[in-house]
Order: sequence, then C-alpha cells, then structure tokens
Amino acid sequence: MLTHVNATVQGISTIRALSGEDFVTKEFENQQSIYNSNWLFYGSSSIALSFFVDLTCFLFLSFTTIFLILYGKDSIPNAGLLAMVLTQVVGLSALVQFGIREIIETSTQLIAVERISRYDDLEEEDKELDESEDKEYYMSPDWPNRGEIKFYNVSLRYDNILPAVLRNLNFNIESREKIGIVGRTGAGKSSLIAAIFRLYPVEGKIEIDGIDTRDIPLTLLRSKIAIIPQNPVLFAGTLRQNLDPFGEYDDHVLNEAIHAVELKDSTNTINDLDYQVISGGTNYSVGQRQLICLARALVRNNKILILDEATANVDFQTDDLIQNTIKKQFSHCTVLTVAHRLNTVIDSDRIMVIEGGLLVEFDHPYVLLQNPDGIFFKMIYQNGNKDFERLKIIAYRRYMGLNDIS
Ligand SMILES: Nc1ncnc2c1ncn2[C@@H]1O[C@H](COP(=O)(O)OP(=O)(O)OP(=O)(O)O)[C@@H](O)[C@H]1O
Repeated sequence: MLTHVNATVQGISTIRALSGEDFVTKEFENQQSIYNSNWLFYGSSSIALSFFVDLTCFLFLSFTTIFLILYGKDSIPNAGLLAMVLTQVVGLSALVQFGIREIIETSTQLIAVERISRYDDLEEEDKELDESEDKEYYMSPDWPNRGEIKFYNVSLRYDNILPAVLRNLNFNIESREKIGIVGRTGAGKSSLIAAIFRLYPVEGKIEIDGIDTRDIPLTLLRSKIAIIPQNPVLFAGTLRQNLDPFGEYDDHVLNEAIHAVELKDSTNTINDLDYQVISGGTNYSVGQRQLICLARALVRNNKILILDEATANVDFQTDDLIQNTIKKQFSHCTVLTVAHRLNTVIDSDRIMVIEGGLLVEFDHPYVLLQNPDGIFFKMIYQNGNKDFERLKIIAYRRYMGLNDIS
C-alpha cells in the first residue's frame, strides 16, 4: 500500500491526464484492505496472546494463593514473607507478557538477519564466471586501446535446460567502427551485449584487442567498456560522485566531460558538480541521464561504447543530440548501438542483423538496402516508402563518404 501511495504521488500528473483517479482510488482501497486486514490480524493476535498469558497467570496466581493458604503455614514462617510471595506472583503476569512480546519481536527482527545471511550464501558471480583466476594475462595498462572485438563461434544460453539464444556467432568489429545492431524483439541483441560483458557463461571465444575476455578479471573487463542502457540509473549523491564514484579525477576533467556532452538546462544548475542527484536520478530527464552516462564514459576514456536501446525512450530531438554527441566525442571509439529506431543506426559503418540468435546480415547499410529479400531491407521498407527513400539517401551518402545530411 505504501508503494502504491508513493507511485501515485510520483505519477499524479499522468493519472490526472488519463482520468485514472477512479482506477487508482479503487486500487488504493484494495491495497488498504489487505494492509488493514494484516494489521487487524496482528492486533487481534496480540490481544489473544495477552488474554491467554493473563489467564495463565491468573490460574497460576489462584493456585499459588490457595496453596499458600492451605499449606503455607508450615513452610512460610511469617505473614510478611507470605505477602511478598503473593506480590511477586502478581507482578509475574506483566513480566511474562513482556518476555513473550520481546521473544516475538526478536524473531521478527531476525528475519532481516536471515535475509542478509541468505545473500551471504549466494554463490559469488566471480567464482562462477570469472575464469581468469590463476590465469596470467599480459596486456598494456591502457587495454583496450584499439577497441577491436572478435567473436569466434560464440553461443550463449541462459540456462542449461534452455536452448541457446545466441548461436555460433563469428564476426570481427574493427577499431573505431560504428556498428548498428538490429533485429526483431527477442532476436538476441541484448544477449549479445550480455556476452561481451560476460554476464552469463559463454561458449566460444570473444577477443577484445587480441585478448580473450575469459582471461581478464570480470571487474576489470566491465570497467573498460561503457554502456548506456535504456533507463540509466544514477545514485543519490552529487553529480561529481556520479561521474567519478571513486574520486579518481580532477574537477577540470569532469567539467570538460560535462561540457563535451552539452549537459545543460535553462537554469544552468544541473551541470554543477555539486548538484544533488536524487536516488535513481529522477531530477534529471532520461536524456540528461544518458548524457551523464556519456560524460562518465568520456571521463574514463573507454574505447568501447555500447548503447542498448539508449534512445528508445527519448524524443527525436534528444535522440539527435545524443547521436551527434557520440559522433563528435566518440569518433575515436568503437560504438555498438542496439536500436529499434532504424534511423538511429542508418549512418553506421555496418549493420548487424540478428535473427533467432544467428547473425544473418552484416554489412554497410547501403549494401544491405540493395537486397530486396534481405531482412534489413524489409525492416526499413515496412516503415513506408517515403522513409525508405530518405534512409537510403543517408546510407548512400555515408557509403560514398559524403557529409551527413539532416
Ligand atoms: N534472463 C533471461 N533468462 C532466460 N531467457 C532470457 C533471458 N533474457 C532473455 N532471454 C531470452 O533470450 C532471447 C533473446 O532475448 P534478448 O533480450 O537478447 O532479445 P532482444 O533482441 O534484445 O529483444 P528486445 O528487442 O525485445 O530487447 C529471448 O527469447 C528471451 O526470451
């Protein structure tokens, strides 16, 4: 119920815009009913427990009193001592109740400890996936400085009982190439990204700048590749902490990165390094959060940048801004862009079409558009003839090495 109230407050403008007040109120009543029934049950149980304890204590007190009246004369020598015994027994009721309540409270709180210990028992990812242990790896400290990616017979399955979602992928991505990755929903585009980051065990070999990613510790591998996801998450703290969580860079480096990605608004406050970011980054728009991720990648000087449907949630203007920033600031990097909007990737150096976990097409977009039976051709053509002609011209100009047209 509390989550519902929170979500309602955050989304109040959407609810009003869609006249969803009745629906939300009804949902609130349902949640409140569940919430209250739990509290009622909790209250009733407490009262029942108190009654039961009181009853037990009353029976014990009655029994003790009767016993002392009948047999206490011989064992207890004076009336003062007798009175003290009775007073202690009367006080016992409150003490027993307090004791039982404390036991219940402790066992409730222990649930939190149990949760922590459950996390503690989880198998560490490093042990399961980090095959680099005990392996020697020889690489320069600035690895990867070229950003070449090679896949050799790469397959990926999420579970041993499930079929592979990537099947025998073989391809080379050259240094500084801009690759667009397209395919239908569920084709395996995000799985390909997961394979590069080694989020799951991968069969086959993935090399980055000639080094097998299995030979590199996971944390090192992941720190060398920048990714901009669809919904970037920022942490509560200052903008500085979000750009440089480990305090490794000078302010001028951070400011340069912010300037390069053109993070600004009309008030010019959101690009201040001391600007306070709310948990999740909700005081930035999605596009601005993505620009912050780009700035982070610039600060770290990553040679490989991956955009996983990064611009799917932003308007065309922000999409353009992000694409232009990437073109300007990441021209020396290898950029892989997973996109549903085909005009986002039409001016890539090559387009990779994934279908059912297989690499079915991989060439310059203009070349792919020459094949009317090709999947890429059909994907673009189904958006309409006008769009097709426009995208074909952009692909052609890129193919001929001419400047971009807007
Ligand atoms: N964590 C997971 N566990 C099991 N199967 C998964 C998991 N993630 C994805 N899959 C399966 O892998 C296949 C490929 O999914 P993937 O997310 O790579 O597709 P995609 O091309 O990125 O799709 P979309 O365009 O919708 O994001 C799908 O059939 C999906 O059901």
